[in-house]
Amino acid sequence: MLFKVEMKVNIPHDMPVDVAAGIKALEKAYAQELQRQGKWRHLWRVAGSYANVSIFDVADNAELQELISGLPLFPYMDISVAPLCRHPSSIHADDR
Ligand SMILES: O=C(O)CC1=CCC(=O)O1
Repeated sequence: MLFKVEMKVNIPHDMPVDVAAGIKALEKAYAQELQRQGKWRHLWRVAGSYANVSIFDVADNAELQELISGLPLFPYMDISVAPLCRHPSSIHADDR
């Protein structure tokens, strides 16, 4: 199942820089591993903001919840999720 996930990062201003850097490094490793597994299909920065738009390819809602709640930045993000399905005009056979 494909999901569009929007994440807006809100790191508290009083978080020490080294603590924030550590969480961001963990987030990067976590995100890159999920990309290698094919579960995090797209990761795009929203220009001009500390936010991203992502496409996840997971088995079901429960797996999406598990992966998203495991994000090291999860406590510091506003997240919105939308389920996707194939558009009838899409020419891409891998769109599901
Ligand atoms: O910087 C972000 O948009 C938050 C984030 C998600 C995956 C990652 O590496 O950073």
